[in-house]
Parts: sequence; structure tokens; C-alpha cells
Amino acid sequence: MVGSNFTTKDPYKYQVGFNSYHETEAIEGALPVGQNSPQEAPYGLYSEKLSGTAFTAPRHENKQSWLYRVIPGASHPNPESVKAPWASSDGSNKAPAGFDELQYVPNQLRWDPFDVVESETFVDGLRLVSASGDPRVKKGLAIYAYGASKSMGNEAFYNADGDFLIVPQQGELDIQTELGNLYVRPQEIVVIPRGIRYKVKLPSGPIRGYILEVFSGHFELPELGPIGSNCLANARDFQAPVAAFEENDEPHKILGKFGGNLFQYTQNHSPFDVVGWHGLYYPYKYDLGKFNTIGSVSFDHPDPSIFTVLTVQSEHVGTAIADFVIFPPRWLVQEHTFRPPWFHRNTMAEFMGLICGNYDAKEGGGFVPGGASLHNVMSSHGPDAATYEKASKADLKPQKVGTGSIAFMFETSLMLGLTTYGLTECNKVQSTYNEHSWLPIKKHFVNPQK
Ligand SMILES: O=C(O)Cc1cc(O)ccc1O
Ligand SMILES: [Fe+2]
Repeated sequence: MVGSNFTTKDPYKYQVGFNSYHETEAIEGALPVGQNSPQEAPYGLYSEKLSGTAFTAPRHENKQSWLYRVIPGASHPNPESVKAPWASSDGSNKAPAGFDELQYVPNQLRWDPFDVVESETFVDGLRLVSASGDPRVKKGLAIYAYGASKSMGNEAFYNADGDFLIVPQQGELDIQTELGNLYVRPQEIVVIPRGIRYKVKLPSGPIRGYILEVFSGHFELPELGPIGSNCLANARDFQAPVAAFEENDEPHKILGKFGGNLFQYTQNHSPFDVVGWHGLYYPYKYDLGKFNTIGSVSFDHPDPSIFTVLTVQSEHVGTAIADFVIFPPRWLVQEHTFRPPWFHRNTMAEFMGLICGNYDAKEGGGFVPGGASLHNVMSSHGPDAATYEKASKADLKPQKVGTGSIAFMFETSLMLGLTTYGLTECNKVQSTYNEHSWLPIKKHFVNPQK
């Protein structure tokens, strides 16, 4: 079977394609014909443009959508600053919350599973673990662990700082966005671009997962080079919502993340009032079970870039601000090869998490679902001692690895800093990661000169 074997059915309809121009109307005729901004839009709706790139961005990068809504987004009182859950302990608003306290350490780090936070919503339960750069100059990225046990009510969240790539690890997310609904289960991911307002409901109980936030650009499919025109994540497997609206004139709290801090205002109507939209700027989801994995059919272990699902490129071609990479179930058939990942030091930083199952480079245990690891710029890492001993002696029959497993990596060209939460407050850092994984490595050298 292609695709994940989900136990819950997705209740929503979607339009398919990556970077496809979509148009959708919840009521026939809601979209104006042949123009974007008629003197009066159909059914008395307001036209509103949502820009995801500069007006003048080159055509191949340009992303905008036109929304036809009951009340325009501008109709609300002044926003006021509130304490963000990821704010630094003194609550200062001088630097983006959490960013002023980042610590840059070369330590190999591994975390036990992050907590699911009781009685908190998706927004309250965002925990900033690691970051680099500054959202105020639209450069860099942030990594969050989220955990929540309460659905958002008459409220919505938007992020002026960048795009969120959400990787659920536990529990399902019923996401109501301005542009329609997305139902996202573990083994699926969802991308919510900058500015789009949404709420997260929890239909199956508590949730936990990871978020990669990028302050510049947008996620793209990686180039395929000699692989050709298909494989890895195929464009047709990305799903965007169809228009869905509500008329709810109860007060709604809008929470906005802006420059790393949180602001809020209350408006007298639901923001989920878009009756039709068209454009290239929209949220989308993807089932990781549809990833068409490529690997070596001869010898040696290829670079993990062959497992890139989505990438955000820097100005330097081929060097990513961030890659989202997965390690899905796959066959290993290489001959005369040490098949697990090699020992290495990388100019990129590697933050990894585990959605389910186990990871073939860590036979010795300790890297578990809901947990994470970080191997920062040039910090040595690789298979643990147990993996080395096993794989260096293994009978090299064709072997399926990762059955029932998906590990992933956020790989970045930037050095990653750690928040106080990530380094100490979360209480999940494993103090014996090195002792457990690599200090037991034995000397096997047989010096022929002796
Ligand atoms: O460090 C890791 O486990 C991730 C990783 C996997 C792989 O197959 C090759 C390189 C790499 O960094
Ligand atoms: Fe690595």
C-alpha cells in the first residue's frame, strides 16, 4: 500500500498539487469572474489580498491569494502585547522573546520525550527549544516542541514571523484555517504559511509534536537532478483546503506572533469567514507515507539529502536555511558496506525527532518517539557503539529497516542556539548521551607495523 495506514478517516475534501494555482468557493459564484477587485464583490463580500512574497517577486517565486470574506481582517481594535509562552523568564520585550537568552553549545544533546502540556491549547503549549537568527529581519529559524490537551475556542492564531512546518507525533489536529479545514494525523505534516489565521482543535485527545519555523522564504520541493521528474515527495500528494466559512458573531480573540512576541486583540466576529479564495498562497498537508524513497542499490551509504521532503533555500544555491528530511521504512541492499549512517561532522546543524518506531543508527536505545537530538555545527556524531558492533558484523542480506518507523531531521546551515527551556527547564536532556552512545566505542585497530 502507498500512504500511511491511518486509523481515523480524514473528514475533509482537498485540492491537490504543490505550488498549484488553486481556486475554491464554498458558495458558487463567490469568486468574481475575470478580475480580483470588483467595485462590489459577489454576495456583498469584501475582497482582501494576502501576499506571501513581495509584490515584485519573480513569477516563479511569487505567492499571493485573493480572499472573499464577510468582514475584512482590518476590522478590529488595537492589538496589545501579552506574555508569550516561549518568552524569556523576565518577560522582557527588548529582543524577540526567547531569543535574547540563546546559548550556543557544541554538546551533542538528546532529549527524552517532551511533555504533553495539561490544560493548554496549541498556542499556550508552544515551547521554543532552539533557534538562530532574528524574525525581525526575516532571517533564520526556530524549532518548537508543542504539546496541548485543550482545543482552541473562539480564537485564532497567526504568525507574522514566518512559516510553520508542523510535525505531529501524538494526537490528531483538526485545523480550521481562513482558507478551509485540514485534518492532520501523526505521519502527516502540515505547512501554515506566514500570516494565515487558524485554530487547532484536538479531536482525539492530547497532542504532541515538533515545529520548524522559517523566517525567510517558503518551503519548496527539492531539485531532483539526475533522479528525473518523479520520486521523493511528488507534487500531486500535497493537499490544500477547499473554502469553508462560518458566520459567528461572538467575540473572537486573535493571537499574533510578531517579532518573536505575542500580541492579541478581540474582534466581534469569526475570522473564519472566507467564502471563496484563489491563488498560490495557502496551507497544505502531506502524508509522509507517500514519500517515494530512493537509495543505493550497489554500495555505500548515500547522503541523507536523498530523503528531503521540503527545503527552504538560502541565497546560496544548494545550501538550505532548512531542510525537512525523513527516514522512512526502506530496503537496504548495499554490498560490502557499513549500512547505517557513518560517523561524521557536518557544517550543517542537525535537529532530529522520532515520530514512531525506532531509528537504525541508535541500536543502543535512548532516541524515542516524542524525544529529540541535536548535533550542532561540526559536533561529531554517528552510529552508537551498539549499532557499530552489530552492523559491522551483519550478514548483508537485503534488509528492510524502519518498518513502522519515521525519524526526521531539521537540517540547517545555521548554528543552532538553545533556549533555557531547551537546555534546562524542560528537564528532558539526557545527561549520559555521550557516555551511553559513543564512549563505549572499542578500538579495533590492528596495526600491521607491529
Ligand atoms: O546523524 C544522523 O543520524 C542523520 C544522518 C543520517 C544519514 O543517513 C546520514 C547522515 C546523517 O547526518
Ligand atoms: Fe548526522
